[in-house]
Amino acid sequence: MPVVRTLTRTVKRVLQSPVCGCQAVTSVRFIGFSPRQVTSDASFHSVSFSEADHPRVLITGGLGQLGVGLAKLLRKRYGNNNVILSDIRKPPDHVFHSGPFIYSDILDYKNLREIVVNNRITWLIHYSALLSAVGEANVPLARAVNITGLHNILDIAAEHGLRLFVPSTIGAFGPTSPRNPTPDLCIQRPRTIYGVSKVHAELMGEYYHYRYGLDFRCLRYPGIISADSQPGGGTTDYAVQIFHDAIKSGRFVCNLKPDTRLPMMYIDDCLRATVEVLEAPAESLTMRTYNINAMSFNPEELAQEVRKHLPELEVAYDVDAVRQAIGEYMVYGNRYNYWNLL
Ligand SMILES: NC(=O)C1=CN([C@@H]2O[C@H](COP(=O)(O)OP(=O)(O)OC[C@H]3O[C@@H](n4cnc5c(N)ncnc54)[C@H](O)[C@@H]3O)[C@@H](O)[C@H]2O)C=CC1
Ligand SMILES: CC(=O)[C@H](N)C(=O)O
Repeated sequence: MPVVRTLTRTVKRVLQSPVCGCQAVTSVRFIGFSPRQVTSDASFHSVSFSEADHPRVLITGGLGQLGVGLAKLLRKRYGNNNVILSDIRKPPDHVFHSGPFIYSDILDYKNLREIVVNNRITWLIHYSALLSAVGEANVPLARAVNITGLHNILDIAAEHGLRLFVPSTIGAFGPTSPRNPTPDLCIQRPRTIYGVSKVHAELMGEYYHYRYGLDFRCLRYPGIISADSQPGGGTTDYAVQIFHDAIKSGRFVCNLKPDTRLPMMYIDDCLRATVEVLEAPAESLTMRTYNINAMSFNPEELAQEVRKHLPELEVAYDVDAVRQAIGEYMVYGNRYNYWNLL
């Protein structure tokens, strides 16, 4: 199934969402989705689960940008009570009332084990992390959450025979990684604690797979664009913030240079890819970690696209040196041996 690739379509999809609330900009009937493009609500190919054989899913770090959307999608497929969101933060009302939520700190091994045992968890989706910019601002905490926390997750998953999904990132590449295209298997020498911790996760997951038979699955996500959930402190956050600022104030200050081209993906496509990889038969996986890709653009191009809908948008640049340095290497090229969804 195709991923919605173009910047134009992504901008329309974000601006159409109730949260961005820019309904007047483009009427739905002019969007022109092809029938092959599906939203996260659609029921796509692959396995269908009966009441008896559905997975019991736990999502860690579920209150971030991606977890709530993934829970919604999985609950439609496996039933509301079979998908438990967890985090260390207090959930907003609409999340708390939409399905099971539980407190879980991934640094607390015994608490994690209790949750997995008491809830008969079979699939674990590990979203807790400190992202690239906040990770660089607090390296000890990023090391604890992204590395020590991951060790807890791996041990619990191996001990209880869970299927484990851990996302990696374009931040797992570095200055010596080949570009255009960047293969799934290549040199990875990132220079951020976030990138290093994600390479560590990829390698540890693969090691546990071969050593203990752990069903470890991983996709390297690009920067994710969403309308109704806020990003948690990454380098690609600007591509979400621009929509909110454009609508609220008509003015956006970008913390990356106008020509910083980064790989991005619309959230529905990311979540669909995640479910497809989660549900894929084990024998169809030839590797444990795959790149996924949709489109690449820079701040200037995104601003131009948003201006087609909100012509008054003013964009200024106040470059953040740390984010800019991180962004320089979050790059991979198009269409090369990544998870075959397109
Ligand atoms: N959003 C994106 O653009 C991308 C995300 N990813 C990965 O996807 C996953 C989810 O990303 P987002 O939802 O954007 O992250 P986020 O930063 O929005 O959310 C992370 C969540 O982890 C939680 N957390 C922090 N410390 C914790 C602890 N000790 N125990 C339990 N939870 C804890 C936070 O409270 C937060 O809700 C992350 O692993 C991230 O690295 C990868 C590439 C791109
Ligand atoms: C691409 C990512 O992993 C994340 N959005 C970040 O910018 O840190």
